[in-house]
Amino acid sequence: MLYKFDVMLLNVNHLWKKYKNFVANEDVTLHVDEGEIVALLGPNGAGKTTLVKQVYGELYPTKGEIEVLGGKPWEGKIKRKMGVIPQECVPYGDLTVEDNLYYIARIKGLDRNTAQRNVQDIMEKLDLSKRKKVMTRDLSGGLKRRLLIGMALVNSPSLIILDEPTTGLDPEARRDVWNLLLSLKEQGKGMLLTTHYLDEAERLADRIYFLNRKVISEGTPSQIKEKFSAYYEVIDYSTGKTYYVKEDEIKDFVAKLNGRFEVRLPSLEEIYLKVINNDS
Ligand SMILES: Nc1ncnc2c1ncn2[C@@H]1O[C@H](COP(=O)(O)OP(=O)(O)OP(=O)(O)O)[C@@H](O)[C@H]1O
Repeated sequence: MLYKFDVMLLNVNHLWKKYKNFVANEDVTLHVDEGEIVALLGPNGAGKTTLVKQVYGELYPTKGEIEVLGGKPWEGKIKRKMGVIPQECVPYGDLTVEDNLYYIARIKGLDRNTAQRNVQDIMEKLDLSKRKKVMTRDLSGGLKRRLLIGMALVNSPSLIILDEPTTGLDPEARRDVWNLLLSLKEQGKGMLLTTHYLDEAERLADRIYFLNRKVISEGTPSQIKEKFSAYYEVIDYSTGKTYYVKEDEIKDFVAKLNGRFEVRLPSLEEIYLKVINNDS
């Protein structure tokens, strides 16, 4: 990994979050290092947003520990060091691009000069300078997301948390956001992002945590692929059922089937759905 400096930015240890009696996060342990993109991958309702909200201090854990940038997420000085893009967040439409960035910089506690300097710098880096006087409501969806990323970056955070950064974007805008996040990683930023897109996790993440209330599996995209490639998909045409069978059990398994069947290696997506469904 090119820019991995082995500095731990985030450490989540045996975290539990309950909403009354409902367990949304069960004993979750994970970490994010400097220069690393970590994806929390899971279906709707898996507890991804709940988890990241605790990481950026919007929710308190029921049990367990979170250490972020050397402190606790709810401390003001720590919050100011993080960059956060919450789910479904949009920039303020009645302000220009530049003003959105400036006001958020001031809210994050930057003095006037530093705020102005950072805003110019971010607009330059994110290729927003030529649109700085454009009213935000007139931007395309992709550019609004780009601006949101800028707003999360304006305080020069070392850890960025993105809750579903590309949901609702068209393929081109999605690719733009991916490239932007990869360039931030090259600058040494650490990122924790949630997604239910497998291709997004595969494309961006150094490590993936499959989450469905608890962590089901963790590893680099290739480790996860390797781990699951031991399974074959067996489609029994006489019953219409699909089975996932380990490589060394295939021979015995198909010997018991009557009639037509097909054996093939499933895609990562199929494996993912299988693992998620088995767990729930
Ligand atoms: N404030 C709340 N009170 C009670 N239950 C909640 C609350 N917030 C979330 N939940 C429940 O906790 C579970 C996890 O929700 P969460 O939003 O964290 O999942 P998610 O993985 O982010 O889902 P999505 O991909 O749809 O955003 C869901 O079943 C949700 O209904």
